[in-house]
Amino acid sequence: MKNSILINKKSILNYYKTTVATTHKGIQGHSLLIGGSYGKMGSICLSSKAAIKSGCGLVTAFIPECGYNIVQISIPEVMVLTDVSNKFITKINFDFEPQAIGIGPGLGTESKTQIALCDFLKVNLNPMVIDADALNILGLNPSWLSLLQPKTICTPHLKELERLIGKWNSETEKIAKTIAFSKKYNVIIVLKGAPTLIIDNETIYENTSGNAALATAGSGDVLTGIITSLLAQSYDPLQAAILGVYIHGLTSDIALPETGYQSFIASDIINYLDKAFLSLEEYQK
Ligand SMILES: NC(=O)C1=CN([C@@H]2O[C@H](COP(=O)(O)OP(=O)(O)OC[C@H]3O[C@@H](n4cnc5c(N)ncnc54)[C@H](OP(=O)(O)O)[C@@H]3O)[C@@H](O)[C@H]2O)[C@@H](O)CC1
Ligand SMILES: Nc1ncnc2c1ncn2[C@@H]1O[C@H](COP(=O)(O)OP(=O)(O)O)[C@@H](O)[C@H]1O
Ligand SMILES: [Mg+2]
Repeated sequence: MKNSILINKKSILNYYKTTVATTHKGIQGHSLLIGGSYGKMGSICLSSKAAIKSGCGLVTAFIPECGYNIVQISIPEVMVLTDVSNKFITKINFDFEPQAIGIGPGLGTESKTQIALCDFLKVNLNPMVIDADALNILGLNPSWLSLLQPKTICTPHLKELERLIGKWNSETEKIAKTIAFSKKYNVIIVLKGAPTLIIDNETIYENTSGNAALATAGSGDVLTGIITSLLAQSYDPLQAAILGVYIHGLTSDIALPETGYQSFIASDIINYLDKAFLSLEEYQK
């Protein structure tokens, strides 16, 4: 796209942090992933697993009660807190200080969940990634957008973007409206697609990694986990968004010769995170 800054390995390495030898899990950052509902617990499993596989020291998932066994059994590394309600979230409540929060995958838009999100946004000061149904809830209640902390990262696909900014008549208008939204609420928009654009105020970044293998259920849920993990590791929000989107795409580029397009699934993004991070470190040498 004209006037956009390309995201590639070279640009990423300007701020990519290698792991310090003396670090420990307590200082690697604690991510909190909030979401899931009956029938959509897979989404929060994917986000949580992607977060722990992207370098943060601790991950907690906050989910409705029905997902307790599902998350504990699928990802033993992840801690779990449950809502009082069985099938969907009704009150967001936790007793520790996460360094970053990712909210929305599989969350649903039940009216009690909507109120829970509003109450939470009123008190939350942590860096945050807002995705999927959390975005849809904000689309239904636009006055709540002013509750977002500066540089909150919103990760809509096109339909979610439309629910936030309304319809557009051309690509130019879409970008202009997204820039206006980013400025009005002082948020970073990760506009997911092929390619993904990151819009921060008037600056547009364009990702160069990734391919059509990513067109599969749960790919975005994984991205939310990766970006939340990077935020928890003290990357600033713009850097976390850019690095997260690049690494996410890179997994599919590395995997493609081995998996092909058809058989690549969201869990493969997580499976190839190791090779993606290693390839950044190799390039750095
Ligand atoms: N395993 C699990 O638990 C999973 C759970 N998940 C959870 O489900 C919830 C609903 O999320 P969702 O995104 O599936 O539904 P929704 O917001 O109605 O959007 C769908 C419509 O949007 C459009 N569209 C989408 N992308 C587009 C694009 N790039 N470019 C253009 N259009 C695009 C397209 O519309 P169409 O083009 O058909 O009009 C499509 O039909 C959410 O909480 C999520 O986290 C999922 O993550 C899957 C795995
Ligand atoms: N054809 C494509 N080329 C590159 N990336 C794609 C393509 N299709 C989808 N993606 C990426 O996959 C992810 C899909 O996210 P999303 O629609 O939220 O999925 P889900 O809600 O199922 O997790 C985004 O990061 C998007 O950029
Ligand atoms: Mg999604």
